[in-house]
Amino acid sequence: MTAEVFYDDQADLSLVAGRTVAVIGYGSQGHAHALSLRDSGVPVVIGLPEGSKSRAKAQEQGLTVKTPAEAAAEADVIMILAPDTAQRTIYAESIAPNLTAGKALFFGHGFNIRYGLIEPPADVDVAMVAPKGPGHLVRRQFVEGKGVPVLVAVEQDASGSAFALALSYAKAIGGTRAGAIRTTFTEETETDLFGEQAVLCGGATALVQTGFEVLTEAGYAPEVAYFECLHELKLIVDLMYENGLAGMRYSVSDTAEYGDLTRGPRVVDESTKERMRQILADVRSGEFAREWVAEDDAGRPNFTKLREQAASHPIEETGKTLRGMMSWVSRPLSETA
Ligand SMILES: NC(=O)C1=CN([C@@H]2O[C@H](COP(=O)(O)OP(=O)(O)OC[C@H]3O[C@@H](n4cnc5c(N)ncnc54)[C@H](OP(=O)(O)O)[C@@H]3O)[C@@H](O)[C@H]2O)C=CC1
Ligand SMILES: CC[C@](O)(C(C)=O)C(=O)O
Ligand SMILES: [Mg+2]
Ligand SMILES: [Mg+2]
Repeated sequence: MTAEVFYDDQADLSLVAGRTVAVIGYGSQGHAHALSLRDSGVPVVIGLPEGSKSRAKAQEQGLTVKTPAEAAAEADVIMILAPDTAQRTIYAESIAPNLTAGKALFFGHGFNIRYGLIEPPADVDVAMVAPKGPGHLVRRQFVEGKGVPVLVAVEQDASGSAFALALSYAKAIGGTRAGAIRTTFTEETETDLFGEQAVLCGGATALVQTGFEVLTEAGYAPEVAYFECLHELKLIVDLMYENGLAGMRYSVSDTAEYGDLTRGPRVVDESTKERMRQILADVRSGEFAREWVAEDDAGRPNFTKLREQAASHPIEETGKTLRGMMSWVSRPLSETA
């Protein structure tokens, strides 16, 4: 079934511009939403705890910063853009007491609603505006007069106009310039988790790292292995991004294309697909969410260990040296205010 897509001319900016929006959190997504809302004429207040590292940055960028409870009390629309694992506590302590009838609770990802970690009262709108890209790109595109596509969903429509309000918010951050795709909290959450685990983050890094190990263990130079397995991946992904898989195959040599078509399915075969299905099953059953919430509650011991192990893999040392030789690779995405 094809999704419905909405553009600028179908969204009414005045709906959100007539309300105060509290943006809770000022990280990757938070800074992008807050600055673009402000630039679109929407009254914005940032909610951050007293000791937050992000406070100074938001203030330097001319925004009003209050505690999450004060911001939630003042706002008509409350957008939670703090880490997913922190959201249920922020909600219970700072938002719920200030979430009076007629307000709207917004999310940038459906995790806490999909898994029942936050249960808003029936008399508020609950909606999602989730850009399909990192926050720094969302902001950069907005500043350039463009936008990153967004997913828009309504979980609870107390006012009868929750979708129109979500579209209005999407317009204010540039999302309807590129296209706002209507979805549900369930579809967004399950596909987002599956995508980042099996393909985008987990699948891609495992493929890159394993390829690097196979080449270096066979005696090839780590620098050459790095170029082949990591650096050139961007060039190939850019071709896929611009013209699909067929477009990429059109650009590479026939030798590469024959190797791709005959060897690729040996690397990712039916058994890989079966394990991907299991990853999806864990997302859909809530097993992954239970594991991640428990890991976070325990102080993230396994996550910290795995993060350290991954950061000390030889591919990182090789990459650091090689990236230092390539001036064009070092334009940090954080320079987007
Ligand atoms: N990263 C991305 O591009 C994408 C993220 N999303 C979703 O957007 C949401 C935000 O993610 P992301 O932007 O990556 O988050 P980040 O980790 O980049 O930023 C988190 C922000 O929340 C603040 N924060 C931490 N604890 C609290 C608290 N108790 N109360 C208020 N603020 C707090 C942090 O402040 P401090 O500086 O003090 O730590 C920081 O400003 C998530 O739901 C995520 O799934 C969706 C699409 C893409
Ligand atoms: C791919 C990772 C992501 O889902 C994203 C940037 O969309 C995330 O959770 O950060
Ligand atoms: Mg995502
Ligand atoms: Mg995600």
